[in-house]
Amino acid sequence: MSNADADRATPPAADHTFQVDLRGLVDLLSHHLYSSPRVYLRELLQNGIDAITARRAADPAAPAAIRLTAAGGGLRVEDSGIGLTEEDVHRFLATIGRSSKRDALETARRDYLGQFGIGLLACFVVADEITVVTRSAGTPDAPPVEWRARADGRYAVRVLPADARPEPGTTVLLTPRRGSEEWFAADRVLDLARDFGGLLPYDITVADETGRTSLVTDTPAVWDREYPTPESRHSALARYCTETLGFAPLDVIDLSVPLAGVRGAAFVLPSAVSPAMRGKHRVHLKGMLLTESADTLLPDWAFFVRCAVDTEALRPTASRESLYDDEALAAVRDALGAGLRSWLTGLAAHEPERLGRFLAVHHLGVKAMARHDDELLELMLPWLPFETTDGRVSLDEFAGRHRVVHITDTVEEFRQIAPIAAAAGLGVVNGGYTYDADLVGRLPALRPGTVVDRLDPDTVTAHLDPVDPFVELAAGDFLALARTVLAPLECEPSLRTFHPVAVPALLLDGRDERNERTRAQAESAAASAGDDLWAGILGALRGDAPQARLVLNHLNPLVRRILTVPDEELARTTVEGLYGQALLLSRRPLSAQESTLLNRSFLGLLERAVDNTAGGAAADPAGPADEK
Ligand SMILES: Nc1ncnc2c1ncn2[C@@H]1O[C@H](COP(=O)(O)OP(=O)(O)OP(=O)(O)O)[C@@H](O)[C@H]1O
Repeated sequence: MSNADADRATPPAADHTFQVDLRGLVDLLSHHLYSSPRVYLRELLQNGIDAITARRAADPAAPAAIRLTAAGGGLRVEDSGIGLTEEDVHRFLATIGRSSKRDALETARRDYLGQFGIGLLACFVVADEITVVTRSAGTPDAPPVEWRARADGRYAVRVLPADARPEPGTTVLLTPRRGSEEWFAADRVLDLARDFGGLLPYDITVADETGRTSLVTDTPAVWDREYPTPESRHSALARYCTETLGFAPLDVIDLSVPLAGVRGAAFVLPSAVSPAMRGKHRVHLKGMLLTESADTLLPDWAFFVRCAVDTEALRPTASRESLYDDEALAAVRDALGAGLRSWLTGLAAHEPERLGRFLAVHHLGVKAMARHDDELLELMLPWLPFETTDGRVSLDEFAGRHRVVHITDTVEEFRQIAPIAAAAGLGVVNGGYTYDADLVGRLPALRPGTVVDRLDPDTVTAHLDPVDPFVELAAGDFLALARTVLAPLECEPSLRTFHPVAVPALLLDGRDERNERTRAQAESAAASAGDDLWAGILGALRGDAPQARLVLNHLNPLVRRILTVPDEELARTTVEGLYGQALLLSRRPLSAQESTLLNRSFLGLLERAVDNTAGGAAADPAGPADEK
């Protein structure tokens, strides 16, 4: 069949227009777009502000006020803005998704808060009916118009007599839907209006049933006011933080990105927080509170501050509860990050004590920042604290004393080895804390001549004093026995002298050694489970990592006695006991094999002790009394 035949066979397609189910749309908004019904008030304020902005663009002397009256259970919002003609009402109020602000010139559009043409629908989240009485300022001879819209999508428009509303402007009337009454209580309305509208540019008042009227707007913003001294500015901002953000800040940092019209302050948290926590910042858009929980405003590393800012250039999402993640936001984020950084560098140069107070709480944040910023690290090197064998000192100080900076892999390793390494003259930094190993690794580039080395068993052993050759010879039999006891554990015994004397044995066991042991254990487990393929693969991965070392301390009196134990069985048990005790000191998790060894040695020694006491008591009941 040709196309022409087909055209003849089928009737022409009829054009239709999409229908909108308003109830479905409102349900979507209230459950999926807005986080709370409270936003209805923000949308009303915003429309009032935009209407005044539009009127004043043509007539800068036009009145500029928004009056809210919460009375009789309902709410009236009256603005002295541009108003609407009957035609405008059909075009803008009654057409979802159409906004007069989008039709405006680009330059004027930037002055408006709204843009999407859906804001008014937020009122249907709390009310079944919206009544708007409006009179156009742009067409002065146009009569006032009343628009009544219902949540089911029906609306009615009627033209009112001229004296029904003599002045231009718009009044919106809402009566709460059953269950939404709480959002209309005068106190609630005042709180919401203060929260959303406190920084808006035109006067906003809220009146209650008794006629008591409160001013909502409190401008300029606390960060834009003039103060007689820097101290009074600091205290005013700190007070704002306590009242609005709910904590007394450790410090206050002014923020300003003129290109994006961002002004505000960052407040340093009074206690340390997890670097994984995303900051929750309070962001105003041209004065209107957009969100109290913007988490993309600052770089990730700036988790030690909370901000409050007002911005001109950033874009809101349609819910107007978060920022649109675009290039402008990325640029602002970078600029705010640079601001925080220069605050820090300023402190380092001029106010070291203040920097010290800050770092005492937030060194982790600065370390996170310095990982990707050599210049900052260089600047902060004299200030950032690290845990070392010289105590809590800066890397600068530490590198000044130790040409070779040793670093441990874990906190446990540091705890076990630090006292011994320190006594042996080694300089060790605890590399087990977040960011520390990264930063220490960058030290040679910043302080040429400094060497950074991982602390391995060989280095420690080499720094422990060897024993006299005669002592070594005398202990030969015991050490040979210890070698056979420890061989299955892939550990090699040796005898040294070291401090503290109270430590009988030290288990030196670096990362490579541990990895190799885990591999060997997995290989033997696979082999005994008959999994030849896996055992073969693991076997092929065998490393040539050195063995772990059990270094016995010849200065320790108990070790000296153990070296001369004649009973071979007891000597075996004591080797296992010393290994087990050193293992416990290393504070790492025990394998099944190690737990078995610990149990065996502990019970073996206990048995010996009981046997001795029982044997001694049986042979000579008066013995213990004689010893006293
Ligand atoms: N108080 C008012 N005075 C004058 N015009 C108003 C007022 N409220 C609403 N309008 C008109 O109704 C239109 C639709 O308003 P609505 O709040 O739904 O969207 P918007 O403010 O344009 O955009 P957004 O969805 O981003 O808030 C507006 O563009 C404006 O033309």
